[in-house]
Amino acid sequence: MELLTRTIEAIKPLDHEAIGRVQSRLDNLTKPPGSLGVLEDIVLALAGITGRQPSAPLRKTHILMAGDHGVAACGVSAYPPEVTPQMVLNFANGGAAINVLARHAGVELLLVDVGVASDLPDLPGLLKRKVAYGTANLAEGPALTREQATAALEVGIEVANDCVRRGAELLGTGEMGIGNTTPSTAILAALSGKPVREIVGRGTGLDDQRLELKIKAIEKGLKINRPDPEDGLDVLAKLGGLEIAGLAGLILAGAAARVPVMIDGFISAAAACIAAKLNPQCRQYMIASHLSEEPGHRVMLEMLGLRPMLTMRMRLGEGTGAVLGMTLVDAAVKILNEMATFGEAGVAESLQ
Ligand SMILES: Cc1cc2ncn([C@H]3O[C@H](COP(=O)(O)O)[C@@H](O)[C@H]3O)c2cc1C
Ligand SMILES: O=C(O)c1cccnc1
Repeated sequence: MELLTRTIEAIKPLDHEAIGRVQSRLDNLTKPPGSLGVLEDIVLALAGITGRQPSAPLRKTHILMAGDHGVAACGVSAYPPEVTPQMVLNFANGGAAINVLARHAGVELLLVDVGVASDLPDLPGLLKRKVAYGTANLAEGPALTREQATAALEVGIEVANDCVRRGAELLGTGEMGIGNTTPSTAILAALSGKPVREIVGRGTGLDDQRLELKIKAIEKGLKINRPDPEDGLDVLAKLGGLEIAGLAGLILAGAAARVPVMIDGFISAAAACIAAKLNPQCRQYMIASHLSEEPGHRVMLEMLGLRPMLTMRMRLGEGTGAVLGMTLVDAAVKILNEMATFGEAGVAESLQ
C-alpha cells in the first residue's frame, strides 16, 4: 500500500482513559478546577494524543517547508518570487524571525525544499526534497498533477516520520513561498464554498490594485479547475502548492504517530484543512497557535474545530506563531507536573 494511504488509515481516536487520568490530577492541583483555562486544555489534549501524562520540556521540532507558486506571475504578492530562495538562505544563516523564536523557545528547526523554483546550495539544516521547480499557475490550469501532490504529501510524511524516530514530541508547521496566501485562499474558497472576496486578505501587504489581481486569479483558477470539494487530493493538486502539500503530509503523519502538531497561521491552516479532508480524525492531533490577520484564517479554524491560543496581530507565516505557541505548551506541562496538590500543600478543598 502506498505511504499516503497507509498514513491516512493509521490515524486512530484519542486515548480517553489518559485524558481522564490527567483531568483528575489537574482537578487535585491547588487551584479552582478549570481556572487555568487553555493551559488545562493543552495538557488534556497532549494526554489524549500520546496516551501518557506529558513531561517538560517536550522535544520540539519545527519544520519549515519552502516552495514557489506559478500564480505569482499574476502579481498576487507584494514581493517578487526571488524572495523565496533568498529567505531560505536567511533561515539557514539564522537571521529570520523564525530563527529568533526557535532559539528563544528551544526548538529544533528543519528546512525542507519541497518546491523552490531554483536550485539551492547545500545548507546546514536544509533537506533537499524538491518535487518540482514550483507549481504551475493555478489561474491557467492545475497547479500540480495528482502524482506531484501525492509525492509532496509523502515528503511531508517521511520528514515527520524521521523527526518522530529521532524523538520529537511536538511538531510545528511553517512555510515560505512567495504567493502562497493565494493558493491557501483558493483552497479555503473551494472547501467552504464562500465567495473569494469575503475571505481574501492582503498577504504580505497588497495595495488595493494588487488585491483585485489576487481575487481575479483565484476566481479564474476555481472556474477553470473546478476542484471537487469532497476530494482533498483534487483540491490540493488543482490549487497547490508543494509546501502546502508537504505540510498536509506532515500533519497526517504526526497524527498517525500520535504526536501533536502545532498549526501556525493561514497557510499552515490551509494544509490542515486538506489533511482534515483526507482524514477528519487528524484534527484532534492539532493545536492552533494563533489567529492570523488574514481574514480567512478564522473561517479555517472554525472548519477545523480549533480555537487559537494567541491573538497577536501576526501575519508572517514561517511558523512564527507555532513556535511561540510551543513555549505555552511547555508552560502547561510544567503546571501539570510541578504544582502541588491540595493534599501535598495542605490547602482546603472546595466546600461544594
Ligand atoms: C521577506 C519575507 C519573509 C517572509 N516570511 C514569510 N513570509 C510569508 O509571506 C508569503 C505569503 O504572502 P504572499 O501570498 O502575499 O506572497 C509566504 O512566503 C509567507 O511565508 C514572508 C514574506 C516576505 C516578503
Ligand atoms: O498567517 C499567515 O500564515 C500569513 C499571513 C500573511 C502572509 N504570510 C503568512
